[in-house]
Amino acid sequence: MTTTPAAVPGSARARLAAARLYLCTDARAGRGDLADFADAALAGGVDVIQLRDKGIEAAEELAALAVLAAACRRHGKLLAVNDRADVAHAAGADVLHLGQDDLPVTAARAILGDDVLIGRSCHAESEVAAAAGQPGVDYFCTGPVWPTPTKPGRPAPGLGLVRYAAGLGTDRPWFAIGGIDLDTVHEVVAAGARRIVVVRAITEADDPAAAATALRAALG
Ligand SMILES: Cc1ncc(COP(=O)(O)OP(=O)(O)O)c(N)n1
Ligand SMILES: Cc1nc(C(=O)O)sc1CCOP(=O)(O)O
Ligand SMILES: [Mg+2]
Repeated sequence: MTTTPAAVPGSARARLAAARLYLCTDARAGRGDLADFADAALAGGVDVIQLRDKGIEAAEELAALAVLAAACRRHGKLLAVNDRADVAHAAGADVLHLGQDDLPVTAARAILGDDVLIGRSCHAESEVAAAAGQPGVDYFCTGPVWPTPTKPGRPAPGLGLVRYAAGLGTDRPWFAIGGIDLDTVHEVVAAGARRIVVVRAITEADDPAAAATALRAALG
């Protein structure tokens, strides 16, 4: 059975354990410089950056990941790939994020080995319970907390799922996601989340560094 290796200081798993603020971004085609954006978000306090650009061609995805990888190295932070284990391997990413309909964790582990971290999306208590105990899963996410245009059509389990995850008392890192911004972050913190994932709250901010700093501060 594949198990999840323990974190050693300075390792990607140790950095994940310390992570509080996780950003998903697209490649920002036509919306300014990706490297500048990533540097600002990371300087502001983002711990993990995932490239999530659903329609992107593989060559363009690898090019954007190279830009994000360089920024993450400059700041000592983690680079995540969405959905595709082959792209995560090719990009030398630290993290692969898998949804319920994506590759099974065992299949991704067969491609990536034990050193790449794997995360899992959860939308129901049964999925949270499974992800919290599944070997090979390094972190999970609960959401959407609120309906969000970034993931249209996804029903929102809301703060109840955040409270459920918090009540498990698991050592496995987990993040709340969906509709979280400076106005709502206090509610997920009050529900028991210590870590969050955001998209629009930073990608659409006039000042991504300031937005990241304010979100990080709100996490306490
Ligand atoms: C960190 C993080 N959490 C959740 C998701 C959503 O994953 P999924 O349900 O597979 O949906 P898509 O993002 O693939 O549309 C994520 N990507 N990252
Ligand atoms: C990509 C994604 N996954 C979700 C899940 O619940 O798994 S919610 C979501 C979008 C979050 O975007 P925003 O911060 O802009 O609301
Ligand atoms: Mg997915």
